[in-house]
Amino acid sequence: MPAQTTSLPTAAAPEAGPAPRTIRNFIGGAPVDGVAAFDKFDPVDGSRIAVVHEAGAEQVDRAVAAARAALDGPWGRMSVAERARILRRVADVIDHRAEELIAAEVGDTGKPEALARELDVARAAANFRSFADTVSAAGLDSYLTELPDGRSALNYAVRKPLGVVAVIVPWNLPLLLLTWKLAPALATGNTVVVKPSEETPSSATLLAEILVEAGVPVGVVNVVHGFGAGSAGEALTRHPGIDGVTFTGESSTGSAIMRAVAPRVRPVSFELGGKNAAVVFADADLDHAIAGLARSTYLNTGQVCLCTERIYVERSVFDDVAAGLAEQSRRLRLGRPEDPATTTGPLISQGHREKVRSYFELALEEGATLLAGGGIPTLGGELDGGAWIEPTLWTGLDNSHRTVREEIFGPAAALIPFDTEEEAIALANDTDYGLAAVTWTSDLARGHRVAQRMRVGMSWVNTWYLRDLRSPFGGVGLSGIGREGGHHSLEFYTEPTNVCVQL
Ligand SMILES: O=C(O)C(=O)/C=C/C=C/O
Repeated sequence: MPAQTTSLPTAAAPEAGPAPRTIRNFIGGAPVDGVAAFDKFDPVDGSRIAVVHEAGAEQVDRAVAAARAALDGPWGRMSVAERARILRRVADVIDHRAEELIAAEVGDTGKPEALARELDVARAAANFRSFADTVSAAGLDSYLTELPDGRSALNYAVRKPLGVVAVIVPWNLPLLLLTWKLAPALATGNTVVVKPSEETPSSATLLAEILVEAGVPVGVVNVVHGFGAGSAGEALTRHPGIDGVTFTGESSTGSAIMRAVAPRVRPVSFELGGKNAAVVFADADLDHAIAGLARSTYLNTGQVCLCTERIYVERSVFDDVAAGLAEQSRRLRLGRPEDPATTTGPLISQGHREKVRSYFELALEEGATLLAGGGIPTLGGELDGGAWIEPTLWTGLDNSHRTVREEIFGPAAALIPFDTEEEAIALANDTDYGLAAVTWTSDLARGHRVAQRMRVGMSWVNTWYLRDLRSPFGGVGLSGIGREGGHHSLEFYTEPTNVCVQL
């Protein structure tokens, strides 16, 4: 069911289950009504769980003004040590209020509670602690300059906040990705206006309250809800008061944001789509590789930008890997988030399910052989109103097919055989994207060699989505611009001024 944009919410019509919550914008430390409202549906059963206030140009303008005022206030003059202390307190409050954040994330996405606990909310606290450390340890770029003519000088660069930053985040890992951007932005003294996805308004709104509770001055973080084009997202990226945009999401939206900021030549940091490859060599520990492939293909119902959608397997072990992975996909348990037996939740919405299902049809039209899944499951009861889809695998496709070239962003992958290392690398790099790759082999010299030749930002060997928050994270080609993580984030969120003093 598409989100309904209606006039401002009145008393909700009587309906089964608890009355929908109302979610407002958060500007200058206070809840603010929008110009319209849209419905948020539970992906588990299709029930309406919230009515969300859509920010119009006026609310976006107020949010940018609040952020600018905060930048010119105590926050802009605060020491690094004080900001790092506040970030650490944010992490502590996140830990303390973890159950509320888990409930918010699970309510909006339908993901298993264990996943929200172990990944989304755990990483939110870790992100704040990591950037409190990074900003505290950051030194200055400085040189003692000695010229041939005998003059000497001291060169040093001070880093100042970029300013008011637009933070636009997606619906797949809402809190993880919001805090991955918010932590370094705040660590470096910026103020922000956040536009969460219309599919996942809850955790961002709760986080805004947590930040104030932890001591972040009001106005430093503002949250406006709505859609992209023609809504809050476009109003925000076009706003003359925005000094930069950080965005994670679809590549086509990244292009639209670049066009929006182009007239004012504002910097962008983009982590975009992917069509990520895994390469399995015959000498790999196949049990380990198959388990790893199941995780990289199906984690978060395949709704992670790093998920594998292309699996290249050395021909001599192709049938073993195909059979093993098909068995792993059949073992997945689709079900309610609170059920400990559940491994896999629904897709985020009926609309997204239609997109993923259209690729299931396309794959068969392109000549695929279905190895597992391929349809809409019947789970019974209220769950049949949810956005459920079967974990799926295909063989019989190749790099010429759209199913193998276009991002599906669901629990589905194509298995394709190869014969030589050179061929495997060429197949993996034959894409317009370039985000992540995984190489499975017991020959570590080959692991390093192949991983380095992958045209991606992140190249894993014998593991997937193992993260060091200090390492560079991002992609090439349609997968994005810039890197996040450690000092890479500090470089985006600050502007250096180099001072040269003759001695
Ligand atoms: O793990 C991270 O730091 C991260 O940014 C993950 C991004 C996933 C996008 O879908």
